[in-house]
Amino acid sequence: MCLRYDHDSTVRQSAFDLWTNSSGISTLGLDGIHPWRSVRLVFVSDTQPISEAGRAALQVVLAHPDQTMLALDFDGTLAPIVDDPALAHVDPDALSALSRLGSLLGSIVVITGRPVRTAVRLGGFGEAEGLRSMTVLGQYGVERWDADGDHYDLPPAPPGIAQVNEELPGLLAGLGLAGSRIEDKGRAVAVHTRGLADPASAFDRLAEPIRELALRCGLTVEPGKNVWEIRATGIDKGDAMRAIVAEKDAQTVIFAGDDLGDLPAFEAVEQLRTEGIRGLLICSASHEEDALTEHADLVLDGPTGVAAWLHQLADRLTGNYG
Ligand SMILES: O=P(O)(O)OC[C@H]1O[C@H](O[C@H]2O[C@H](CO)[C@@H](O)[C@H](O)[C@H]2O)[C@H](O)[C@@H](O)[C@@H]1O
Repeated sequence: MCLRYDHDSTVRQSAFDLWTNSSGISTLGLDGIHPWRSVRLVFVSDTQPISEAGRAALQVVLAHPDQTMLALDFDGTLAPIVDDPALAHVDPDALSALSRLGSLLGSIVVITGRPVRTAVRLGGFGEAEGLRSMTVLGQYGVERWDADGDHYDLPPAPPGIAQVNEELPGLLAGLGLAGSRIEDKGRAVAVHTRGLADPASAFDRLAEPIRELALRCGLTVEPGKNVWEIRATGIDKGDAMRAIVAEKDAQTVIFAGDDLGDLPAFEAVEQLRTEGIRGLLICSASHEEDALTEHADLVLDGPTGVAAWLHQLADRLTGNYG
């Protein structure tokens, strides 16, 4: 097995020994560093689910792909994380895998915090082969695009967003954080600290002022990787997941995500499992966020690992898996 870890802000990679007791509790030792101080551990499993529920779901996917919904987050899962959100793009290998899977699975859905138009454009989903029945749910499920008919559903922005846009530059300047990147998402506003000299401390310093501004404007906050987003209350990726699984009448769902905003979708799939729907939960791992790993049936090495796994799934469904 392979381990990636962040030690003193340097990502390193080592082989390691792992012992798992009969309760499934794992212990590991690393030579040369103290493992529990300023070290973030990222376990990357191989391509087989580590849980019984995940393995069972994969078997059903392989037996009944037409009843399977593949749902994916965008940034950090399909698209590698980059400094400027406007320059993000889907990993070409992931897009080619989705093109192969489009005709093999019941449905393919992207569930993202991005505005839906942005996700469709950055993803190249409109032009990609094999994705004529794809759906993209943007802004945590409020916005929607269906490839079939190239149809967009874009509800109006909530009241309060205009005030946020007006006050935000002054708030950031007052904190000495005018260099933060403001992303206008139409019905939401994101403040990015990636690219600042100390993104983590800027993120922490922004927590309270951003919360206070959101509250005053009748909105809520959504934290992410070096980003605070101010958006409307009332819908999250869990709600979006439940609705789309019901609409597509999916009997099995695969969901891959990487960040805090994906947790409600993970919880929705866990809930759906208790209702008889099979679920396979995939974490696209990074050294920046590990909230999903403990819930995941499969932990893959970021967007590159996700793309490779999607190709492997297509290989297995077409009988090309060695
Ligand atoms: O639900 P997602 O598809 O994961 O979108 C969540 C947020 O992702 C974007 O920000 C993240 O990706 C950026 C580009 O790689 C990166 O610079 C940033 O640090 C990440 O937090 C996006 O810009 C946000 O609007 C999304 O809400």
